[in-house]
Amino acid sequence: MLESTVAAIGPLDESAMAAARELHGRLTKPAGSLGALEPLSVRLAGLAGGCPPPLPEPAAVAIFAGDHGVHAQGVTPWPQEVTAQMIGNFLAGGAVVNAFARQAGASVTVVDVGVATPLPVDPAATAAAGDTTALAGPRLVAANVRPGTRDMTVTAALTRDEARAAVETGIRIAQELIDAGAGILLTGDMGIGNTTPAAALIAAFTGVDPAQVTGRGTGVNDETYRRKVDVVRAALDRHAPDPADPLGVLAAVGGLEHAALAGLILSAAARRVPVLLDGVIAVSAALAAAAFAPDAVGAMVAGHRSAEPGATAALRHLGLDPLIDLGLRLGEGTGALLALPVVTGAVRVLHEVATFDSAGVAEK
Ligand SMILES: O=C(O)c1ccc[n+]([C@@H]2O[C@H](COP(=O)([O-])O)[C@@H](O)[C@H]2O)c1
Ligand SMILES: Cc1cc2nc[nH]c2cc1C
Repeated sequence: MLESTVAAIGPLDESAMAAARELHGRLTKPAGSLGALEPLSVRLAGLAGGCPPPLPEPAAVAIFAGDHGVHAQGVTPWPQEVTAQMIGNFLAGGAVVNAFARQAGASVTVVDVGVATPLPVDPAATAAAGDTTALAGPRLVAANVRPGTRDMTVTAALTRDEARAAVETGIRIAQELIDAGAGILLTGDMGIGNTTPAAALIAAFTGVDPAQVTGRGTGVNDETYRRKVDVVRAALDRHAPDPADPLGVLAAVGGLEHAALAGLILSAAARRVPVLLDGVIAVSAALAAAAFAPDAVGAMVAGHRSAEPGATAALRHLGLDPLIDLGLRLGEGTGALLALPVVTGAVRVLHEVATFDSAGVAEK
């Protein structure tokens, strides 16, 4: 499934992009006046293979949740149980992501891809694979590959088979959401400790030093921060992951939610549906997706610039400019949801704005 998904990813359609550029030149606005929205809409035309591209509706957020063996190294002050507890909160509609999803009209799908502690939810709330109500959310998909990763400072976080299973879970979730009609996918994540593997992935794929890409996550103190940098460096020294082998990198220093997000991104790119990236966990997964298939970057839209320094290093490596920069560092998909109206606006212009000719407005 991974290989066929990667093989289906191709370049942007140049003639659709030329048509979008030409249309922009005829719309009733000074050329270039919509700034970053113009190249974004051109790229979405190239992704769709036509101009105008479809409006990115309906929107679907997929929140992948997992736990981390490296939690044992004291890289975060939060207990691991918070991952499972927040799943309960997502399903009850009480998290920030739910508030923003209601505002944006987006569905919420929560995927347990590797939570370590028992979920505080009724198993009857668990949707079966292939559920046709994928866009009705919030719903839970049970797809636990293993109860958290292993401690990457001691051994590889995952076997290659486990990493593949998580990637393929992400591929399957994207397929389900797109088959149910989603016009854009938004990345979400939940996992206490997951900014540590995100930093390790970013260092591995970009070659930037761990001290430059490791951040304070949920807000760790100076002592924990120093330990976190040492932990990331120790894991990279131990495994020396090869950035040309993305499955190997994900297995050595990744997380189950990072791997699943890489799969979601690859699957969206293969189906030529845009994927709106959230914060540092999403962009670390995007680096893995780009290592599997460089053309996958064509489907990625960077929703926001996370406060985590690794996010900026990853976005630079991907050549993506974030749409908004508000100092957010929550995850869950919250930054992507806030950016969604910008993406919709960029496309709506190509559908609805009059041309100089049709509106009888004089050109310069
Ligand atoms: O999205 C981000 O950029 C982001 C930045 C900092 C923290 N987070 C969230 O906080 C959790 C991980 O933080 P930590 O300090 O436990 O590694 C995890 O649930 C993430 O979704 C997310
Ligand atoms: C409360 C809480 C909510 C979160 N949402 C995403 N990561 C989180 C981490 C914590 C600790």
